[in-house]
Amino acid sequence: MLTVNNLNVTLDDLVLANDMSFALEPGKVNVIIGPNGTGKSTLLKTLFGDIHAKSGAISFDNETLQRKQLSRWRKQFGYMPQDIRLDVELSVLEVVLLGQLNTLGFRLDDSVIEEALSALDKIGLLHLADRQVNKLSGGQCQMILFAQALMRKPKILMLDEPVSALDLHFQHVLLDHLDAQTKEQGWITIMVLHDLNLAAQYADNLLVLKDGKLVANGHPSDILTPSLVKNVYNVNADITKDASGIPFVRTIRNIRGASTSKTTEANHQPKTTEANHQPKTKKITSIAEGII
Ligand SMILES: Nc1ncnc2c1ncn2[C@@H]1O[C@H](COP(=O)(O)OP(=O)(O)OP(=O)(O)O)[C@@H](O)[C@H]1O
Repeated sequence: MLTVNNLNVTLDDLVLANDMSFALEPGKVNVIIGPNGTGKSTLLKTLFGDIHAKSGAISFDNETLQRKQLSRWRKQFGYMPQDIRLDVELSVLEVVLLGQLNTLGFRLDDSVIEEALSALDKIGLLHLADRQVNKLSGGQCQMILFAQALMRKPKILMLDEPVSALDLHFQHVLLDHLDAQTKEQGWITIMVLHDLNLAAQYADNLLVLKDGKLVANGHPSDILTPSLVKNVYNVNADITKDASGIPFVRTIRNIRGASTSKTTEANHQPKTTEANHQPKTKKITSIAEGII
């Protein structure tokens, strides 16, 4: 079990985690959703120990995250960050093998190479094994980094927008594989997604963030409602459920010039996070007004 208790994270003057508490179970896919700039990546980086919390505790199986034991803490993680550029002169196979960096020796075991090739095969990319990664497309790089994260055999696997560059086919290849492996291996999987319908289909548990606060936490069919979507994104939505109870979100566009547009803009100012930047904006506006 990964537990987060009363977590507070502040960067510069932005409050990115505000008294956040939750517990994540093994064998479950946890999906984090929320508006841009609300602190989703920051939360992953804090769990990984890259960003230090102002207060609160993060624990996994009786071990608590501490600055002086970071390398031991991180060995439990597989982490696929948002940045998918692979600007190195390595082959696809070599990049996937780097997932096992902790265990690699001077001589590579055939079994490790077999494992890396099999990881590529399972996601349909074996034919790329010898290609240079700096010549791949963005989507191909994203899939290769996914194969690398799996090679680590993590206890906790974190993925930051892992399907952002993928076509429909590979979105489902990655997420189906992730779901199956999470359940088979008993991993705690945590991923950030922006697509609410993918989140609804794949999340065993959905964590909804807004302005550094956890505003909802539970199974998508229990918590994904039109009022939640309106509250978090300021977007109107119809939500229906399929035969197995999975919610389907259909967003509704604003009609240009409709009376809601002013309210929409006003409501879309995040209160706790970006609100801290408002004085500078106001200052610039008043300088501009003075010039005009
Ligand atoms: N190291 C840092 N120092 C100061 N501010 C930071 C730092 N890292 C991130 N921020 C700011 O914190 C806020 C939240 O960033 P974060 O990347 O966590 O958002 P996010 O919810 O993942 O957004 P997105 O959906 O756009 O990827 C942003 O305003 C960002 O500029």
